Parts: sequence; C-alpha cells; structure tokens
Amino acid sequence: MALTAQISSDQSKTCQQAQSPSASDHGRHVGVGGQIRGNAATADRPGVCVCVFISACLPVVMLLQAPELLDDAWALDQPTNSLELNWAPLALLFLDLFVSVVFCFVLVLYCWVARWGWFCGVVQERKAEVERTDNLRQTLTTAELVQRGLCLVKLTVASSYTGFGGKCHVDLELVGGGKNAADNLLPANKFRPGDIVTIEQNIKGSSGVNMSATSSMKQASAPAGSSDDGQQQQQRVSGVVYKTSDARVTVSLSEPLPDYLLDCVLRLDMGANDTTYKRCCNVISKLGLGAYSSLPCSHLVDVLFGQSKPLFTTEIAPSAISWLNPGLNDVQRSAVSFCLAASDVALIHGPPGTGKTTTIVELINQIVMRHGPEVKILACGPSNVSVDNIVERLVASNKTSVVRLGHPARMLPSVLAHSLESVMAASDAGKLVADIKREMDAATKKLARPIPRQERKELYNELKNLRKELKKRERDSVQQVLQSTQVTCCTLTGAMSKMIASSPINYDWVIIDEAPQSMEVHCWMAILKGKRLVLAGDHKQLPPTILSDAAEKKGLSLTLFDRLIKAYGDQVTRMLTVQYRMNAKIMQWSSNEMYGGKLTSAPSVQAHLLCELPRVKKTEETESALFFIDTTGCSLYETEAADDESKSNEGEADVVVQHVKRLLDAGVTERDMAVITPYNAQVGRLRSKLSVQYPQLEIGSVDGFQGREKEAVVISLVRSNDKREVGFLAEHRRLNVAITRARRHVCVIGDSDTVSNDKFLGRLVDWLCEHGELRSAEEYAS
Ligand SMILES: Nc1ncnc2c1ncn2[C@@H]1O[C@H](COP(=O)(O)OP(=O)(O)OP(=O)(O)O)[C@@H](O)[C@H]1O
Repeated sequence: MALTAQISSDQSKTCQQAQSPSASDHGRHVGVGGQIRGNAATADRPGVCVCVFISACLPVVMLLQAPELLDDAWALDQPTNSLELNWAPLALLFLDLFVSVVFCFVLVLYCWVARWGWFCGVVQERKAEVERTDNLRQTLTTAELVQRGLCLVKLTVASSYTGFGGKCHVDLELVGGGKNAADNLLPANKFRPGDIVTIEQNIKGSSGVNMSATSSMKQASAPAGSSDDGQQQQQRVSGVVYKTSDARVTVSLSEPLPDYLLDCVLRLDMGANDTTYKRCCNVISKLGLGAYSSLPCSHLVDVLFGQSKPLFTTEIAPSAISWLNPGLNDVQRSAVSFCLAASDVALIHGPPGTGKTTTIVELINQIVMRHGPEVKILACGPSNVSVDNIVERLVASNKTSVVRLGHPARMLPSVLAHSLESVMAASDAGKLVADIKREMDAATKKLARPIPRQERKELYNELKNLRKELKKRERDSVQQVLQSTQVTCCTLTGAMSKMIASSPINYDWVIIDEAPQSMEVHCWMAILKGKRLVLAGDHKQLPPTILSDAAEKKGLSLTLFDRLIKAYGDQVTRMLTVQYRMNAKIMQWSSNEMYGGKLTSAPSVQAHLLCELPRVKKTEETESALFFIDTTGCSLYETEAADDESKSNEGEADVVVQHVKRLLDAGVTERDMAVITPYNAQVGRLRSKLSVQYPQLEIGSVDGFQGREKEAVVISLVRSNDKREVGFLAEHRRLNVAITRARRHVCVIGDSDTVSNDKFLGRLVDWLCEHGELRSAEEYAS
C-alpha cells in the first residue's frame, strides 16, 4: 500500500489523490475496502427474506415427516409373518435428508453471500493495488526506480540492534562513502518512516523487472546462513522504515537480517503491504460466520445491519452537565449529551472547522468522568495523523490515561511519549524487557564476528530462546498496560492487530474520527471490539480512495457513515454548525450548497482577512476574502499528458504564479499559503514553476489537502476546452474540500465559460463574481 500511495502521483491515469507531505510521512489509509451489500439486500428486498425463510422451513418440515416414512418402510408380510422392506418410502426419506442437507448448505452459503459484496470489493481492490505495484516494477529498470526515489542501491549495513518487540533495527548507508559528508549522502528518495520496504542483495545489472519476476518474497526467517547461494540471491526481506536521514535509512525487521546479507551490497525497494488486506479478509469472515454473536458488540452489529433499531436513554440537559472544556459552544454540548445517551450508535456530523475533534475529546473525558477508571474506550481514525490528533488533544486535556498503539515510526514526535513502547519502558515489566534486549544485542554482536560453527549454532539457539522470552514478557505487559489504561488509540486497521484482536478486553465505547474517510470494512475492525459506537466526520467531503474502478462502480466507496445517515438520519445524528476557520464569505457558498445553509461563523473568524495578519500590507488581494481570476477568452487551454489522462494548463499555471507573487509581495508568508489543484499533472507543473524559489509554499492536489487549512489558498481549476468538459471537477465534494481549506483568502483561477457548463460549478462562479473580486487573466498577467 505504501508503494501505491507513493506511485499514485507518478502513474495515476486520471488525477488520483497525491499524498500531502504530512500524510505520506505518517502512514496512509489508502487500501482495500468494501461495503455492506447483502445486509442491505436483506433489509431492502422482502423477496430475499421470504426465500431465506422457506429455505429454513423446508428442511424442518421434511424432517418432521421422517418417522412416518420410516414406519411405512417396513411392512408386515401377513402369510409369512416376516418384515418386508418397502423401498419407496425409504428412497423418499433419503431424498428428504438429501434436500435438507442441500438447503442447510444453501443457508450457510447465503450467510457468506450476505457479505459477498464486501469480499468482492476487497479482492478487486487488492488486485488493483498489486497490479499498480507490479506494473511499476515490471516496466521500470532499477535506474528508473532510483530516479523516481522508489529504490536505493549500493547500500550496506552500518549497524544493527534490537528495538521494541524484539524487532531488529538495521541502519543502511551507502557502501564505502567518502570522507566528505557529501559523499555519504543518499540520492533523493521517497522513503519515509512507516513505509513497507524490501531489502535484498544488489545484483549488478539487475532491474526491478527481473528481481520481481523471479524472486518470491521470503521473510527474514528464512534459514540464515544457508549455503545455497542461488536461493540466497533470491531472498528478499521485508520490513518497515523506522527513520530516515540524509545519509541513512533505518529499517525495522521482525527477524535479524540473514547472515549472508550482512556482508552484501544491498538494495532497498518500496514494498506492497498485504497486512491490511489480510485483516479485511479476517474481519469479513468473522462477520460472515457470525463469530460476534457472543461478544458485547452483537446488538450493535444488529443495529448497524438494520436488524434492530438504535436505542437512546433519556438525554441529560446540557445545562446539567459539568463541562470539562468550558469553551464548547451549544451545538457541541448538545452533540456530547446526545452521544452520552446513545445505547448503540451516534453520529457527529462536523462540517469543516466546526470542532469535531474538540467535541470527541470532551465526549471521551465525560465518559471517563461518569464511568470511572474502569471504563474502556477505543479511539480510532483511518490514518495515523487522525489518531495522533486525538492523542495530542486528550493528553493536553489531562483528564484520562491514554496509550497510542502502532509503529512508533508512523507517529508524530509529539505523541511518542504516549506510545505503547514508551509506556511499557517506564513500567517494571519494561525494565525486565530491556535487560533481555541487552542480552540479545550482545549475542547479535558476537554473531557479526567470524566465530566457530558450533559456537554460532549455540548463539542462534540462545537468541531464539531470548526472543521467545521477550515476546512472552512483552505480551503480558502489553495486556497489563491495555487493562490499566482508559483510552486506547490506534488506527482502524491497528484495531485488528494481534495485541487488540487477541486480547480479552472489550471496549465500552468505540469512537471513530474521520469516519466518512474510512472504508466500512476498516471500521468493522474496531467495532467488533466495542459495545457502543460514535462516528464523527463530514460525508460532504471526499470519501476514501478506491483504486479499483470495478469495485467503485459497485458502490464500494459507500461508507458506514453515509449508510447510517441514509438509514437513520437525524435519529442518530447531531450536526455541528458553528465553524472556527473561514471568513463568512468563504463559508457561505459551502454552507448553502452542501450544508443546507445551516453553518454560521464564530465571531472570531467571521470577517478576518489577510491584511490583518502581522506584517501584511493592505492590497486589493489581501483585503478580499474571495477572488476569481477568469481565463475565458485568453486562450489558456488545458493539455493532456501523453502517458496518462491527467490534465494540466500551462497558461493558468503562469497566472497562479502571478497571484502567489502578489500575495508574497504584500507580506503573506510562504507557510501561510497553499496552491491546490484537482489534477496531478498540474501539481507537477506548478511545482516546477514555484518550488525552487519558494520551498516552503505547499503545492498539492485537493484530495491530498483534505483535513488541512491555510490562511490563503489558491485553486487552479485547469479545465478549459471547446467542448466545455469539466470531468471530475464536477464532483461536488472535491470543490467543497478545495474552497473550505482557506481561512482568510481563497483565489479561484479558471475558465468560467468551460466550468459553467456544470450547474454546480456555474453557481460557484456566480457566487465568486457576486461576492468577491473578479479579474480577467489577461488583465492580471499584464
Ligand atoms: N467551541 C470552540 N471555541 C473556540 N474555538 C473552537 C471551538 N471548537 C473548536 N474550536 C477551534 O476550531 C479549530 C478546529 O477545531 P477541530 O480541529 O476540533 O475541528 P475539526 O472539525 O476536527 O477540524 P477539521 O475540519 O480540520 O476536521 C481548532 O483551532 C479549535 O481550537
């Protein structure tokens, strides 16, 4: 998955999501997915229910006839007074039994088929992902992979030591670097902490093509020190990037690097991650087989599948609650008290900047305050960043104990102190674990030296035993930490990790932030561990990325959040309506088009402008919140990249540069500004024009910028053609995300004639012209 995310900007055939730098730094949530189809079908189609009912009843009726048929099978022959076997009823009985078995089988199959849509989606998505990864490896040479930053060659192991979980950390550096620091620098690359990678021998002249085609992925547990050279050369070890610097990449491995690789010249490649796929299959099979029926989540599952109604206890009036964050507004308070009253599920719909996370944090603190130290809460999000965001705020509120699960390489530095690794290290059990690690390091060091065969064998055995002991002690102390902590935070897929999945602990509440950006199947990984569920997010922003067109066409981008809103609406939802980000002029278009005009602006942001920032001069740009630069009639036409379908617009990019320069001249800083566009090809064009001169200016795709904000945002729409085609610009949620990233100033640059062909875009243009400053690109460029 890591590679998929990395290559999306290189190879996307349309303008798929490019990862923002921070997103790529801290893991991704792209991947497999699906949706409930069968369950919806059960609820939607009475015919299907009738079939299931008949399938269930028929075998019972047939079996009831069995005694009668058995009686008929034996008839008393009067003259001889002997029992005669009557074949006809017996054959009928066997037929009955056969039919019963067949129907039972059909019933079991039906239960599986009920989740068939999900399963198909997961498989198709995985296929699409593997195809992308393989395509790249099969079509590019090693040199090209290196050039794209997806491969590093001529590496050697500088050191290796034991990290958390007995993981072996290896530091990789360039072979025989020079005395000058510059000679040791790695070439520019895209390896980031958390990426799945593979290490293998760097065979001269090998390309990604040959290696991937011939070698099967083998784990580091392959016999170390094997004497079969041919076998060794094909071995590839997979691991996770732990940290990176200009001269070094540290990779975390489950097992020590095989002996022969320690002395080899190595290469490092981006690898595909199948953990999420396996976890998806696991959760689907649990749902399909009803393996949750004895768990506390069983009623919740029924509610989410539409088989029971969601229940609520009497809501406590917000005025009767003692608020831990006294700054909460009325709608946030009402949302918290509504969630507290939910017996099964509640949704918090939070449009941009309305304080979803602030509300979630208050909810968690209220639950802990009400239910005491024994309460268990599982707080999750689709990405590492979304989880870290919750952890940071929970820790700042200082009302509850928090532990963050996951690979430390994928966490923000600010939450590392609350990672499981750190919490354990501070405990007594952690000190014992540290002793074992020290012994393991000593043994590993000895192994690195040339020693007699017998001694080597003994050391391997010792290491094996130490690792076993370490794992046992770590497992026990992990459970102790989870047991004694009130709030456990992890990504959705992390909730299916062994640590949680195999733990006897069940959670009183599962809280999922950014739920509309999460695949439904991912949400289930956390839900099966809980009793009550709170989902927060905004379904009017972009849904999770689905790579497979086939899977998407089947509706697999439908999320649990969307589905519950459609099924239960206001019955289970509270909407936050006061936003703390945008100038009211920026907000109003989005509010009218996407949120039924319900949004209002907090007084602190209602009229804020760029010119009110320190050291920013008053200019026509900095004094207006809305700016539209129209390229109609300026012959600034879009072009299509030769190797993919992504679009770009050279002339429009020049206008963007002009506008950015004017804002910078007025004193707006690079850091306070972002340039975004829906098309990856245009991202590339804009970067080539701006990034060297303004390295701190963020330039990215709209999709990659979701969840972020800047004081000023410049949007390049790109589309300008005689046919007036707008393509995927017409996706309302994409435009909503683009406009609502801006706090004080948004400038839209585009061809009003082309884009107005779409009614939604036309209304945006009208809004900008009516409420903002309108300029012609011609006049602007001059
Ligand atoms: N009641 C409030 N009073 C003042 N400021 C608030 C309040 N609620 C939220 N904010 C501020 O609004 C900003 C956005 O809050 P938060 O991050 O919780 O919102 P969000 O909905 O999760 O954001 P996003 O739209 O980026 O997902 C933060 O700076 C937060 O401090």
